[in-house]
Amino acid sequence: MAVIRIRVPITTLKSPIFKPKLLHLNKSSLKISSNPFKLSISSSFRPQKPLNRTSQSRSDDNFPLSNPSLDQIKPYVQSEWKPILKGWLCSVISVYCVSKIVPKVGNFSLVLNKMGEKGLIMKEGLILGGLVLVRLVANYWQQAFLWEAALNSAYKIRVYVFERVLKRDLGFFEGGSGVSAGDIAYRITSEASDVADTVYALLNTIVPSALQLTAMANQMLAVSPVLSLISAMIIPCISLVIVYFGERLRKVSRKAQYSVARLSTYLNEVLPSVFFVKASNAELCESARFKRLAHSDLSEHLRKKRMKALIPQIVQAIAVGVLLILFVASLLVSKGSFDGSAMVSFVTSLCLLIEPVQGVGKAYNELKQGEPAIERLFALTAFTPQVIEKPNAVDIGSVTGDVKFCNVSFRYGDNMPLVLNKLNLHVKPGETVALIGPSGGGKTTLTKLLLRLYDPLCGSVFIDNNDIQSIRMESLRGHVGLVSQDIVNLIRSIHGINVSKNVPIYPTATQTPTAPPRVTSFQGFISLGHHLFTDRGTCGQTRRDSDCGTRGRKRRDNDCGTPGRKRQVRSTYRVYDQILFSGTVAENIGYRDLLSGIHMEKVEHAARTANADEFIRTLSEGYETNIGPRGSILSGGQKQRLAIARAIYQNSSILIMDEATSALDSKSELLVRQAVERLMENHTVLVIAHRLETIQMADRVVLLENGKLEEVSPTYLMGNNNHCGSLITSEIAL
Ligand SMILES: Nc1ncnc2c1ncn2[C@@H]1O[C@H](COP(=O)(O)OP(=O)(O)OP(=O)(O)O)[C@@H](O)[C@H]1O
Repeated sequence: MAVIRIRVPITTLKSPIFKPKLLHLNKSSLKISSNPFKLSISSSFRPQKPLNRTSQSRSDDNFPLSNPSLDQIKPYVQSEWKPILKGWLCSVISVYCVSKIVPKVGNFSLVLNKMGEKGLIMKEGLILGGLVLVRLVANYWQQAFLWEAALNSAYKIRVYVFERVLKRDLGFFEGGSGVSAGDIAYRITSEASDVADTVYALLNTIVPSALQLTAMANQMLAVSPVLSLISAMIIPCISLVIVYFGERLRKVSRKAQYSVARLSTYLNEVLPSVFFVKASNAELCESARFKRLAHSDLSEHLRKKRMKALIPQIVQAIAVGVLLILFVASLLVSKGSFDGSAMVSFVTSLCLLIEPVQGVGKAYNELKQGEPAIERLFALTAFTPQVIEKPNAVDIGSVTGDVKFCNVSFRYGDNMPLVLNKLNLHVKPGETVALIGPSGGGKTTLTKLLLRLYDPLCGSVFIDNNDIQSIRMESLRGHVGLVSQDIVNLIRSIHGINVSKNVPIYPTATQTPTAPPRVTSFQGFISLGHHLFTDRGTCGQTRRDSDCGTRGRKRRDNDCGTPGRKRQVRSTYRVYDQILFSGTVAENIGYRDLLSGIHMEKVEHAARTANADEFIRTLSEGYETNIGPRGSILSGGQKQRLAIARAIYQNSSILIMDEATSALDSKSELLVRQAVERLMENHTVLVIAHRLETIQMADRVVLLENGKLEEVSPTYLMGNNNHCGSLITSEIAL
């Protein structure tokens, strides 16, 4: 059977600026693969008017008229038509002035010879001075407007790309794409700046350079080699100016670099935490924070570019001034024997001709540098989501916290082994269930399915008897709170690499041959290395029964219905290392309400309940203290209490806790333990447990191994010949 694969990038379709009216496929975009049974059509949606006949046929012949990179940025550049138009108008004025200045400068010496006609000299001098001034001002505004257009385009592209990146599935951030968080950050910061340079260079070349080049070509007919020596005399003067303004430019540039660094730091922080951002429905909020930083970067860069535009104008003004002085001086010295007119005309024309020629060369270089940046940036926005919200998905109001996993199977890729295999689990409202199992056993995966960060291969997850696939994602994640361990640990644990000094409870999971886990370091932070991840295709929607094995088989484990036992030991402590962001204490606790407005009373109440209020009040600015990247100014125990306060503030009916592995001193442990106990009250809790005390705290304990769940008893845990035995040993050893 013939396979027809139609791949349609939605980059431009989703553009915030243009809504496509017509979709175009042209012959060149239709590629027939060497496999006769596979027809692959890769097409770009064209957001603008359809091409006219001529350009379309040229494009069909692979005529390099349309550049795919430029097509992608075109809508954003076109949306800046106002500053572009203003910039080009200024360039017309500038070139008009220059075409008048050059002959006037040449003729001025003749006028000066008529010493008796002071009025004429004055008039010609004023006209010339006026033209020069208008030219300088027009030139400055031309560049300022064009930079404004270029930087605004880059800003819009950045915001669009970032919003699209936040919408990508979790799998993309977990190494499935081969794109690390650092790479994403670099593309959105540095490479978007390259795009701005490219846009500016092109805008500045299309009209201004072309106009000036044409005008100056006419003025260069009379060239005198002798006068070249005189032009060399202005170099020291210009050098002094360049040194002075260069220093100022350096300061402005440094500020601009800092703003890029801030942006990059933010991205490096938020992208690895996207698990938590998604779980907290915080995409909009993060988008707003990003916009603020990106806008500050826009302002700093605009200042820098304006300064860069100003320097050449001042240099030119000095050059003209020095030449005039030289001209007058040589006239006085030679008493009329020197042809000053030729000198001035030559140098002026030369200076003004060099400029556009340089511009064309620079524009070409910028374009060549910018093309890969544009491609890489927009590559981030082209994807087909695997986890799709149904159009008829509903919001659920309050929930009791009844959670069921029914016959759930899951694997990360088509060629990968099942992580969960026909798994059943019923957590009753208010119950605490501890999940234990070997590293890589699938505990974290189970919680990802509950948050719908992935869809199961088959089977279903229910909350209060509602299939979570029929619930709007924002509503679902509003009811499921995540108290996760630190993201660096989380990423490592996903790959079965234990980083903790005290929790080698289970042997590291045997790695699958198709997915060799690897952790690489890139520019100072941990990212996932090349992790072979194959697309699950339509698995989330069209379930493959063959993968689910014996569908009618008797259910194991709890059969989605085993009643929970009464709560056990409460007098134990847990440690939870948390994901915190740069920002104030209040912003971190009220994270879920950052956009709609934080309720300070609720924040303080949550902090008091989590035993955090006391230490917060000792901070320099109390709840308004900035806690630094990842809460760097706080101790481990303070971070944990802050994160527990955040979970209390969120007040979700269902809590997922991923126990962290760091140890605390006994006083901190006591405070954290109390906070966790309060947090667990009246919540359905699914806790990924690494320690015996956590297990003792739970109503029930389930062992997840080889994709299967099995309920275990404390007696089983105390046994010597199983994994849990090593847990006890490990705890006692501590
Ligand atoms: N994004 C991913 N892509 C591919 N494989 C993955 C991904 N995330 C996890 N895995 C694999 O799935 C399996 C289960 O991982 P999971 O993180 O759920 O285990 P875990 O029980 O939580 O481990 P730990 O106790 O170490 O945190 C592991 O073999 C892991 O390598």
